[in-house]
Amino acid sequence: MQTSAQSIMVNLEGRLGSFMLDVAFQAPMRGITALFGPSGCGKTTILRSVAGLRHIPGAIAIGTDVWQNSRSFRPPHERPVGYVFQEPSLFPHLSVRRNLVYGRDRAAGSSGAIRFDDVVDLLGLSHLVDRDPAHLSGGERQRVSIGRALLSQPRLLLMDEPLSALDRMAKDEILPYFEALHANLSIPVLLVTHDIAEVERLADHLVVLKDGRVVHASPLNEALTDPNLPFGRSRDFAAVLAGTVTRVDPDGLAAIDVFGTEILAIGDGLDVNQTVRVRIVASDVSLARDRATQSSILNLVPARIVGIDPMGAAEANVRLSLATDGSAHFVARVSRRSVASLDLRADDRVVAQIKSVSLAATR
Ligand SMILES: Nc1ncnc2c1ncn2[C@@H]1O[C@H](COP(=O)(O)OP(=O)(O)OP(=O)(O)O)[C@@H](O)[C@H]1O
Repeated sequence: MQTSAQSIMVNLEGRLGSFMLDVAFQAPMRGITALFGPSGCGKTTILRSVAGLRHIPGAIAIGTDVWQNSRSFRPPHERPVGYVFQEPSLFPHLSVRRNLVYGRDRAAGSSGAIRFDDVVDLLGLSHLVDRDPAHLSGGERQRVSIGRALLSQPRLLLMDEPLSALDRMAKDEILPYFEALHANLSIPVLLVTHDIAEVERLADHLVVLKDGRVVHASPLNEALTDPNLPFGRSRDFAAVLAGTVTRVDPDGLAAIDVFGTEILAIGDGLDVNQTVRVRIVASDVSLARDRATQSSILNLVPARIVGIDPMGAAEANVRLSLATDGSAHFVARVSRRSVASLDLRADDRVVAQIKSVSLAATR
């Protein structure tokens, strides 16, 4: 696997006790790449190897910067990574401010492109800086850990299930901060998770792992709608597409450009030109041969059938593409009887009637 200025390259093959890790993937130098898979598939081992905390034979490069290959191995302290663990690890005897600054001091001599005030602002920490970590909620502690990792001026942020120790409410509270980081910082992130909701909300790129191997690696939309992966089989399966707000109308609806198609959604709090994630639940999409002239459904979208996958005896996933180049996939979950009665086939042009869309995340 070649190194490239535009990607993070990981190519590892080795044993850890009885566990065999054999992975090769590239991740973009921007945005969040989720390492996704069941417990024990090797996600943490990959993250620790990237940080240099484990030495599995193989190669790791961040852009053209080689951190490890068959001839060299950079020790952990020479790898500029910020590491955020499942459980926030703050110094209990230091205030939040000093915990944050600890990261900055360790990065002394670096260019300091990530500023203290910006991190405090982005993570909503200004009212907490003089507190002791003992007087923070779990979500607040995790925000401070992220701030400290960022102020160490990393080239890469490694996050190992940073939300898994939080309850649902704390997760919901912290997710917007992740989204703000995503929008405002250009540091690439490798995020370990086994929560598909986190993947939908945060990831740009997905590396799916199983038993120490890479099963799939691609941009998020492609991975979620790949019929060879299990995502599409879940009852509440949703595709996620990136879009840009083009208009917010006085009646509260926003127009979103998704690969050249206009999708309307509730526009609360949206601004023109903002990038959004449009989440389309498969069971909210029905199909018609022609555009209905009278319908309460706002999004009647021309699409092309890419493939039809039976889902049990009664249903099918009809994979659809919005874009003329065949990309931008989403799925309609319909009955097999409807597939037969409309005589739906791959390559057919149809009208997708999208009953509702939600904006999974804004950035
Ligand atoms: N030091 C070690 N010695 C031997 N085996 C190990 C060691 N560390 C991890 N393993 C094994 O390697 C495999 C992968 O572990 P890893 O922690 O990378 O999985 P994971 O996908 O991150 O799992 P989880 O989601 O539960 O954290 C597991 O079978 C684990 O038991």
